[in-house]
Amino acid sequence: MMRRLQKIAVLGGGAWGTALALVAARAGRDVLLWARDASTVTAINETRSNPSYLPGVTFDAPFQATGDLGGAVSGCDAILLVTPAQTTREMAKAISSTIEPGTPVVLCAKGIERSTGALLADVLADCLPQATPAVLSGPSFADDVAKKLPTAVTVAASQGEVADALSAALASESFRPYASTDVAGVQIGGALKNVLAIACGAVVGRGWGASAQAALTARGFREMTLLGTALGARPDTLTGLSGLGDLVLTCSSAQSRNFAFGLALGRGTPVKNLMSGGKLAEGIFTASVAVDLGKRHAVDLPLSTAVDAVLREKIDLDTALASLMTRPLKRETD
Ligand SMILES: NC(=O)C1=CN([C@@H]2O[C@H](COP(=O)(O)OP(=O)(O)OC[C@H]3O[C@@H](n4cnc5c(N)ncnc54)[C@H](OP(=O)(O)O)[C@@H]3O)[C@@H](O)[C@H]2O)C=CC1
Ligand SMILES: O=C(CO)COP(=O)(O)O
Repeated sequence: MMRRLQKIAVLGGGAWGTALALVAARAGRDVLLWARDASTVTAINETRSNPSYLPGVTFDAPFQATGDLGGAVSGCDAILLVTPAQTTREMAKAISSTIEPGTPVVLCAKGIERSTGALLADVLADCLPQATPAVLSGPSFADDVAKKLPTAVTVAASQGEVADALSAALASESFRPYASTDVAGVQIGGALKNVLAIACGAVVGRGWGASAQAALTARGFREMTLLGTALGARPDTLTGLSGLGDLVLTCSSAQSRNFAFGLALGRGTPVKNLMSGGKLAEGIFTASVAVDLGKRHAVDLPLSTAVDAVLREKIDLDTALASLMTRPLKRETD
């Protein structure tokens, strides 16, 4: 049995980092959040809020913030890494000299490293081998979690007792983690649903109807299952919270930044306008790497390929739809 994880460092002062710091504080943990932005640190410490990322939310449980990364990590029992997926390698390197061997590092971003095609746990294994990698993913909007609305997620680590200890450290009456040992599966579900959420948003924005949205969600789940199992995911993980659960959430709600990105695209905003600034939509970065992984593993991913081609401005949405609808007919499960 692992000892209780009491001292939690949360790295990342955005919407999800702040919401997860609140989750851990509500569960009775001692929480220190690191943010690179000094005004975020000040706001959290002085106003118990993060108006830039969680406007209108006042914290109902206590935690502190700091701009000192080494100080946040030093002596902690577990780290929640909650910066964007593409920053995982630089963050892992930045804490490599401070982290105690064996400390669980929980990957909370949803993505795949674009430059290598590596899952984020493999990035950690590469540049932070002394850490114990874990993943937290599932249907959970930061705003809902921060407002204490009921949420369930999956927490995975290859050693079951680590997943159990992390779940126990974060659980409260409004936040229910389910433990898993399928680290790959939990990561893949969370990463791929963002690409499919962009597609669903575009379908809704273009006015193609609820039937198309449902078809896309179901066929998107098929893509997630085919690529996921090729990458080592267990099928029952993909039908769980971090796969189907998160896919359903983000493919149906404009509260999702990925869905909202697609919605704006479907309504006619040019890709280049959407790409310049705006809110983080991880699916933008995952689309191309998903397509590459599909090719590498001989898995056909028509929807992700269409999203990638639209984002690269190689085709427009109408052409993407036409090519998807006129593909050679096939058996549903082929
Ligand atoms: N928001 C949500 O509902 C959920 C988000 N997630 C995932 O969590 C991850 C983070 O998302 P979220 O918190 O919402 O994003 P936000 O855009 O709200 O915040 C991003 C945070 O990361 C910081 N940041 C960006 N780049 C770096 C860097 N190079 N080094 C250090 N810090 C950096 C930003 O700092 P600064 O303010 O200085 O720019 C900011 O504090 C994503 O992968 C997302 O998919 C998962 C579940 C739910
Ligand atoms: O992952 C999320 C909910 O589970 C958040 O989705 P977005 O990043 O699309 O807002």
